[in-house]
Amino acid sequence: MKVLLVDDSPVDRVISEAFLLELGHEVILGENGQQALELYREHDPDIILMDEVMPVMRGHEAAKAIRAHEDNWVPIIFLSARFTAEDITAGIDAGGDDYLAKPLDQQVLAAKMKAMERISKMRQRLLEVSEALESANVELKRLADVDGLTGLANRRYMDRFLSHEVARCSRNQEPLTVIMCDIDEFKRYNDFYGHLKGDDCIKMIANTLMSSSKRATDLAARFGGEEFALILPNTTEADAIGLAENIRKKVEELDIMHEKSSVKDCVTLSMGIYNDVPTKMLRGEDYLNLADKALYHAKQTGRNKVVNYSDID
Ligand SMILES: Nc1nc2c(ncn2[C@@H]2O[C@H](COP(=O)(O)OP(=O)(O)OP(=O)(O)O)[C@@H](O)[C@H]2O)c(=O)[nH]1
Repeated sequence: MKVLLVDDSPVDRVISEAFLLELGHEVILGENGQQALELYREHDPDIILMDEVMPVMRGHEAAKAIRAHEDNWVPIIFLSARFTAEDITAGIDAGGDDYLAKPLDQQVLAAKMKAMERISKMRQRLLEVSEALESANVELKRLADVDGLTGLANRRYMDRFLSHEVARCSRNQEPLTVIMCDIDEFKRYNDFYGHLKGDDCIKMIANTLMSSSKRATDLAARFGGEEFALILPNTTEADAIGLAENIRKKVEELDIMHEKSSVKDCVTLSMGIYNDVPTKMLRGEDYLNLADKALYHAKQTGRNKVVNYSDID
């Protein structure tokens, strides 16, 4: 272990250092509490052996300062020629972990070092486990919001995002757009090419949606099955129509063969748009319903098209 040994007595320092070196430890030497603080920060030792009565700064004070400013726990053992029950209590209260009587007995020192090393290793293990748990929790939280097949936001996350954006755009009096998208005649695609090819197709469309909505504030989500939703805060109707039209073309250009489609010989997308500045009467659910109405209209009037709700007669 890397040991910080702090003692104002040169003789005691030499004796303790010799013992520690013989036990195979690396030793950093300090002469008072102030140096203990500086050397602790500089060398990050595994354990501190510190005399209590020292000039400049006493051992208890140094221990208190170390405990107050450092998150990282390191065992502190006080060295003292004479200690009472009160001394021990004060030392432990100051942040120390144990006492060793001076002159040091090498065998006792070796035993205490072993015990502290054991505790230190257990603590390290605990820290590693809690770090692993923390990152597993972050990953779980992320997975809870993501659709497994496409990597887009899932419905659960989208609902939360939408209600948050409705409130925000309402406060700022900004327009909010919802675009509902649905793959055309996808049942026929699945039936003809099989479910696995169907999944691949869904993934390709998802990638197109993700790469087309470029603003950091936009959200592309899998609404369910072969249906997707785009939530575009602070976006005008004209911009939303432009973006939807761009996505529709890009999907055509993917040129995913769909022999059974009545629309075209490749996979196509129908889209419905609803755009408005939210009011107290207009909730996230209303945006979804109205965009879905526009999507239904696109389906009814030939598919592979973008329909804006306000253009429906
Ligand atoms: N491969 C695959 N298929 C899915 C998934 N989710 C939904 N589907 C299929 O998508 C198809 C949707 O069919 P419909 O709702 O009838 O719509 P459609 O055939 O696309 O017809 P229109 O929407 O009217 O153009 C069904 O066959 C579902 O089984 C999925 O995760 N993977």
